[in-house]
Amino acid sequence: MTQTPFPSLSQSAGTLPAFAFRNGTGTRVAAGPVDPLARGGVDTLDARLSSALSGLAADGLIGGALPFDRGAEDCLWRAGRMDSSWPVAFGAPATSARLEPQPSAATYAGAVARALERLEADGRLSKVVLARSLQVHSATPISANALLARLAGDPAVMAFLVALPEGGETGRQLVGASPELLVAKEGVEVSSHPLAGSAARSEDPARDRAAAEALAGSAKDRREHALVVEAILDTLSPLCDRLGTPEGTQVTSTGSMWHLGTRVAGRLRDPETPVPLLAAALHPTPAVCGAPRDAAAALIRELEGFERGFYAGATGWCDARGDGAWYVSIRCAELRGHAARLFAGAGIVPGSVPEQEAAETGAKFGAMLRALDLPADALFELED
Ligand SMILES: C=C(O[C@@H]1C=C(C(=O)O)C=C[C@H]1O)C(=O)O
Repeated sequence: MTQTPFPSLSQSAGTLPAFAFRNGTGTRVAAGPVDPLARGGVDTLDARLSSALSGLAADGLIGGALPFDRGAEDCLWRAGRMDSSWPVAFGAPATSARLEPQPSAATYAGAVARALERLEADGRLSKVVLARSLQVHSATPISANALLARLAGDPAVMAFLVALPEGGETGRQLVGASPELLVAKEGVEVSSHPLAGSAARSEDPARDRAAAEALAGSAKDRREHALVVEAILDTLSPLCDRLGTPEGTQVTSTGSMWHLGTRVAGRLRDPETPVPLLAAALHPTPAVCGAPRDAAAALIRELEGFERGFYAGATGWCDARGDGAWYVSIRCAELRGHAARLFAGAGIVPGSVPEQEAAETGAKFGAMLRALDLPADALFELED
């Protein structure tokens, strides 16, 4: 197995931990002796995880990130102990930042139009998720701690940081605030909270409510959403003796977006299955890839024009019992010194409108831009 060097943690931005996660259930930060797991793709995850779990202390934790591409190497850390102190924000995470969309909204809309032609021509392909990125160049090094502290201000998200390999002098980190639970396990109980179908929120209460109502009534968004729920039920049902969607599909929100969401809950037949293996079985869902998976992934490679890396992968943790939670790595950025690369995607189904999908990706950058101390509409002004 090829081993890629991991960053030396003291070198990568001084005080940053190997991983940090905060959601409504608590804060989990890598502490004590921390070492990397051997890296590999999902097909070797079971073996690598078993050996790491066998030596894990009762209060230890395994945490990290799986990339979008199932065959690419993941980045997992084993921490001897878990800390629950969270960074306090001092000052702005970035200063005098310059934004550079890659690609522009217009080029992205062109790719969406091509995807729609393919969806029409190939009756087997029902959904593809296309993403774009936004480079942020800051005059000063971007403070991952300050960014993380701000992202955690939204109670609807799981704020995360994972130290990534190959960071060189400055280190490289995946930092974000995901609203989407891929899978959580506690003993025999398993749950997921897929999202798909989106609308930007508004500061004007009447417009905000109208956007939520339009989303709830949108047949296109409901179709797009149902594909994700079906894929999750199909993957989990052979592993469960009870599985359902007790509350049906609801409109849920973050500080900047409305989404359609469906909570999935079940009882595992084998409670010993460690949660990262459940995440690997589900990933990537049609929320970030499409349906069917392989055809959608091929179209993404053809039309998107950049490497997703750890964006649209999964990030989370697992304790010595194999319990934990993994989220879809969206609403995130890869940080490298003075630069942040933000990512945002949108699900394309027949009926999608290219310009509206481009605007949706713009809105999805909002939470990260605001946390970076940039106005959330900075991109819209640039692309108008
Ligand atoms: C792909 C992203 O988000 C996903 C796509 C959504 C959609 O197309 O409506 C909604 C939530 C996420 O599952 C992203 O934020 O980058």
